[in-house]
Amino acid sequence: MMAKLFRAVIMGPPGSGKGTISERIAQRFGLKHLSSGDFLRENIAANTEAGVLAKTYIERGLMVPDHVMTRLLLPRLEEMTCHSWLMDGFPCTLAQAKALNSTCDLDLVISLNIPYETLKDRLSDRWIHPASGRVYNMGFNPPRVQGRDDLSGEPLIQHDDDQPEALVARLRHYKDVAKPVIDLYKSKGILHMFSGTETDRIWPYINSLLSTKIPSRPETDTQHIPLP
Ligand SMILES: Nc1ncnc2c1ncn2[C@@H]1O[C@H](COP(=O)(O)OP(=O)(O)OP(=O)(O)O)[C@@H](O)[C@H]1O
Ligand SMILES: Nc1nc2c(ncn2[C@@H]2O[C@H](COP(=O)(O)OP(=O)(O)O)[C@@H](O)[C@H]2O)c(=O)[nH]1
Repeated sequence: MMAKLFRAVIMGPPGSGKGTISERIAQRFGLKHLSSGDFLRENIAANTEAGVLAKTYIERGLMVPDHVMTRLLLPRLEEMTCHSWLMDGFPCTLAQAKALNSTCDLDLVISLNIPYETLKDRLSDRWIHPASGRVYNMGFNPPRVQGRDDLSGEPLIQHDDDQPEALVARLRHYKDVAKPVIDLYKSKGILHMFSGTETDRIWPYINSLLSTKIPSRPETDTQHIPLP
């Protein structure tokens, strides 16, 4: 049992390894891995009012407006009064960060800084199981059966906006909206930036940092828990 609740955020451009590293953190330290993308997909699948609205943006490759994101996410975070968590994909704008700030005090923010060429290579090779959000890469973490999700056996897909033509615009957009968020967390003294081209090389540094802040737990307790 953790003595103190721990709240962290992981930021980084598309393909920087947020999902991959979040899973490792969840497994090692027992934080709940909360993902804005998973949460949106759940709402879309459940046909909630916000889910239907969010879908119209996601289908066009657009970000969901801040007020929709905050209305969806903040009440869920407020309910998690007795859980430590790691949030992946939110906040990604200054308005979202300010809204989150009014709900809870973050202990730590991880920001991943990965070169463009690496992002491009990873994303053009990213395969996703749409129903669960599970992510594969044919070189780095391939599925057991090619083209199939490990757990469900269902087909994997690729996103058009993971292809190099769309990536430049996505990365430019990320830089523009993330900069003030990063500056905010820097000014609060909770930002930790990690740079590199391989997740396996960055991971030991993140692991050491978190080990100084939260106790690790046996790996058998692995869990990926979507928001309730
Ligand atoms: N914090 C957010 N604010 C606005 N829209 C969001 C946010 N998080 C997710 N979305 C929307 O949901 C979609 C899916 O999000 P998700 O994080 O799964 O995938 P993604 O865009 O491929 O991100 P990444 O490539 O960084 O993993 C995004 O493309 C965006 O439209
Ligand atoms: N080759 C390679 N692929 C990686 C590495 N780390 C993550 N990936 C893959 O790169 C893609 C993007 O990672 P993901 O965790 O989805 O990043 P996110 O978009 O920031 O959440 C996925 O296909 C991962 O499996 C790495 O160190 N090397």
